[in-house]
Amino acid sequence: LLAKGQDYHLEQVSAWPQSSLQLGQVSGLTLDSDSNLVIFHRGDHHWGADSFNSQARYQQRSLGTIQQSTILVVDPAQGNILKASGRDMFYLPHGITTDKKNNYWITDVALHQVLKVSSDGRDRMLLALGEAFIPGSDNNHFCQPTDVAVDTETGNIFVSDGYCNSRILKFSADGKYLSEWGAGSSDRRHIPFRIPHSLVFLPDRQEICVADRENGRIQCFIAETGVFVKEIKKEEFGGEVFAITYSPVGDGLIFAVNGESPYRSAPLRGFVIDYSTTDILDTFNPEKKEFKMPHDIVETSDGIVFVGDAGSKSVFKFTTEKLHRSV
Ligand SMILES: O=C(N[C@@H](O)C(=O)O)c1ccccc1
Repeated sequence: LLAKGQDYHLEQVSAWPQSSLQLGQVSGLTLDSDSNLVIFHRGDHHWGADSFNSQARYQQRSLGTIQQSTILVVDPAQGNILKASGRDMFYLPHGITTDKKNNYWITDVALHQVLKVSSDGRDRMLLALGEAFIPGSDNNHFCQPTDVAVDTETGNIFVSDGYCNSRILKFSADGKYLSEWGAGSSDRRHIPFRIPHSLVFLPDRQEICVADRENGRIQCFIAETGVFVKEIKKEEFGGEVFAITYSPVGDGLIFAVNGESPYRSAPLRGFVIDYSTTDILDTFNPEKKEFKMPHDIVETSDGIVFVGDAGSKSVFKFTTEKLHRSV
């Protein structure tokens, strides 16, 4: 367990992956029930300035679906591909999460949908929320939804919606709309979300935390009620928080990555934050290649951290082990 104030130090495992994964823009990472790393990427599709019109309608349907395998199950140790699926299904992948039955919960910002897909390699569509290509803000539409978190106690799912909405919605495991909420509803939390971009469920606290990207802050809520619990906002973030994940180790650790802000020049890096004290215990970044657009982050049960980068089309691996450098 982490003693109070004990320092935490992550270093890149620069020899990972052993061979190139031929990735497109990496948008999402998750872990499967075998603790393998699952990478969700965009193959030869790109989210650029002209991908959407001013009504948030996807402009590149003529490109068709991505023909590469967008879902890669990869061995965390060496980085070789164990399973590849997700071909001919998506337009602009964004978030990916697994539930207790090892199904994939996926968001596609071009489809404006949340899709539940089987992980048996057959890519069976088990549930679709939202209307394909039709953005909206009622109970049956999303606008560029960004991520899904699964409440492992109740099976309920939470959706961060999205680039062109400012809310978190809660659904039952079979897709029934239950509730939604915006940013915390009292005093300084009146500021609405500005791109709720990444979600994580805290199993030991039954809370949902969101990376409120353009507000450069993390906010946490009671999963059951949506009642605001706390906010973590640090100068060191530099104004943008892109993704978060959580480990129940000790009093709980939040791992986060920040992003380029047009207004502030803060170095792109990862953060290890003590959930209780909100102290930053460590920051980390790759040794040789720099982060370009760190876009998602996961932590394995043995303390390995992976960061998916949509800008450099790569995944970086970090470990707390003192690497035994070859002398
Ligand atoms: O944020 C953007 N993209 C990333 O988050 C992503 O690629 O998911 C973006 C926004 C406007 C135009 C082009 C890209």
